[in-house]
Amino acid sequence: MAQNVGGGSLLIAWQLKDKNVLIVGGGEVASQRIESILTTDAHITVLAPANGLHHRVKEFIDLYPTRITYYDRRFSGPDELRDMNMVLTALDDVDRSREICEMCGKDKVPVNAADIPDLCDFYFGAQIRDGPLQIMISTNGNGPRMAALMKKKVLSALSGREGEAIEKVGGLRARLKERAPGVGGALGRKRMKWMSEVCNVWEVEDLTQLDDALIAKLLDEGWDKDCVPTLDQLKGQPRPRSQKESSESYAWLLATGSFTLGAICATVIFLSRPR
Ligand SMILES: C[C@@]1(CC(=O)O)C2=NC(=C\c3[nH]c(c(CCC(=O)O)c3CC(=O)O)Cc3[nH]c(c(CC(=O)O)c3CCC(=O)O)/C=C3\N/C(=C\2)[C@@H](CCC(=O)O)[C@]3(C)CC(=O)O)/[C@H]1CCC(=O)O
Ligand SMILES: NC(=O)c1ccc[n+]([C@@H]2O[C@H](COP(=O)([O-])OP(=O)(O)OC[C@H]3O[C@@H](n4cnc5c(N)ncnc54)[C@H](O)[C@@H]3O)[C@@H](O)[C@H]2O)c1
Repeated sequence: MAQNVGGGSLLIAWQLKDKNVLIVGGGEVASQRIESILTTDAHITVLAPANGLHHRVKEFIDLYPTRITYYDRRFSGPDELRDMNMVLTALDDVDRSREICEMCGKDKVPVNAADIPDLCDFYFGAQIRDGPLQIMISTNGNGPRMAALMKKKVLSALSGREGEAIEKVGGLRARLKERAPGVGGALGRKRMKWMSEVCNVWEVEDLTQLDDALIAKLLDEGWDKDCVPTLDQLKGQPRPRSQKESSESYAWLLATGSFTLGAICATVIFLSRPR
């Protein structure tokens, strides 16, 4: 059991596809919020006077007219919250932000007020995105700049190929579920064990090579035969020997060599003995 229970927040991958997100404000922070929400395939409504629009907000509105509905006006009142699944305020007006958050509280609509932690139902974090790979770094309100710096550290540990590898793993999992369908039970356990083993054994770079043909081969030669072949084995190439294996076979050679030499000497001695 963890020693320090509590004091954190829930890190979740919130599914917003086809949901309605209201962004109030059109400055730099609003532009960052729009960018984050666009990745989720939600429908975005932006409320902000045209004369204060950041150039990136304008660009997003022009580029994605079917995804973003823009109104050139200020937030007018509780009616704006109707049908909203999430509200984000990014205003240069703390009092108005507070009022909007109170309205959201009454209507039970989750709300984030940029840089006003006590008004937020949830915080944003520093993000790393590479296809389906999503990493969020949060300091839970303690030091946003530190979150941005930690992001650099995490980025330096990644090769940049993980997103593609994970996409291919997603394809393999889907094909495996077609071949061995059903939820839970013994088959489910076997499927999970086999998938975990593939991810454990295959390098990220190898996983990126999983095209349709290779996936079919891996399922035929691996899943169907209850084993996990390596990429080299699937391609019919002898696996390059590890250092450990090389030194093991060297020791074996030495042992059999000495044995043979010993046997020859014994034979010579036996044959040359005086009769
Ligand atoms: C991570 C990131 C995501 C994003 O906004 O998308 C984010 N802030 C970022 C940058 C940043 N913000 C600020 C600085 C100046 C340096 C500094 O203060 O450290 C820098 C640094 C910079 O610009 O590099 C000022 C600031 N921020 C908050 C306050 C109010 C307060 O603390 O009271 C003040 C004014 C403090 C004051 O007046 O002194 C509050 C919040 N900012 C959060 C998120 C949430 C907590 C996240 C967490 O703890 O992890 C939270 C609680 C609410 C929210 O906004 O959701 C993004 C980096 C993304 C990236 O670069 O990748
Ligand atoms: N930009 C940053 O990097 C940064 C960093 C730290 C903190 N902040 C804080 O985050 C908040 C937003 O920052 P910003 O840079 O995006 O501000 P900004 O001044 O560039 O933009 C504010 C936007 O809110 C709009 N607005 C004001 N009242 C409104 C209303 N009632 N209805 C609709 N729209 C309204 C303005 O027209 C403008 O588009 C501010 O409180 C700021 O202090 C920003």
